[in-house]
Amino acid sequence: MMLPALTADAVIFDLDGTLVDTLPDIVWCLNRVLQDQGYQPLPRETISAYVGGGTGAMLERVAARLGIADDKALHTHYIACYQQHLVQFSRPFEGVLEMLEGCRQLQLPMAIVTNKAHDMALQVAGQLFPSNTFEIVLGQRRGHPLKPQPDAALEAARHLAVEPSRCLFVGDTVIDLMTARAAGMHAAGVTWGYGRAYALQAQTADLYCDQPADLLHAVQRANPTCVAGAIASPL
Ligand SMILES: O=C(O)COP(=O)(O)O
Repeated sequence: MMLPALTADAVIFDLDGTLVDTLPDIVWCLNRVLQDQGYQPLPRETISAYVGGGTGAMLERVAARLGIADDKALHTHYIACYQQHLVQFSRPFEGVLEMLEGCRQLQLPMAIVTNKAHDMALQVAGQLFPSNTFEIVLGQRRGHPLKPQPDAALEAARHLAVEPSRCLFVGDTVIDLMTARAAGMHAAGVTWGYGRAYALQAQTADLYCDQPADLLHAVQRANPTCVAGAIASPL
């Protein structure tokens, strides 16, 4: 299938489920803490559906599911564990590093906007991607609204000095597509992450990608004169 060309002067990526498969570390820590507190571990698929709205939202849903009335201890112990195991198993999804390198060769400035805690997002990105890949990484910060509010996406666009309407926002969940729309940006939904494809498709996106190369080909086609020799030619 020929994907549409996407004219974008900058690309803003979600982190968990889009660039990095963080689920193995999230599942490992959450289930370890649950078991320490006397609860049954949760299946990976259940936890996967809780990622994307930030750690607080995930733990609220876990507590509701397991009937934990006071989730303070769960929160404290989970954060303590996850801080120590941020990139124990987490790795970029297959093809992501090549896609980022392709975008870099197209001279597209890139940013990350995630609902992960800001310091954790910086650490994950810093450890898994070459330095200077992203102009800015914005995670959850006190006093700043989370996605799907557009504030962080708009802040990233300002930092990149690109009009929101010329930015492409790429994410794996409905929250990301709603963020793109609220920020007035192009939206690309990726189906290799934690969002359900049918839910993504119920949202308005300019593009749906089944693999990172799809995204690169779409932006390459919109910038044909910039395509460097090292990048695979578009489909
Ligand atoms: O929910 C999280 O912790 C992270 O979410 P995001 O990287 O998909 O925004």
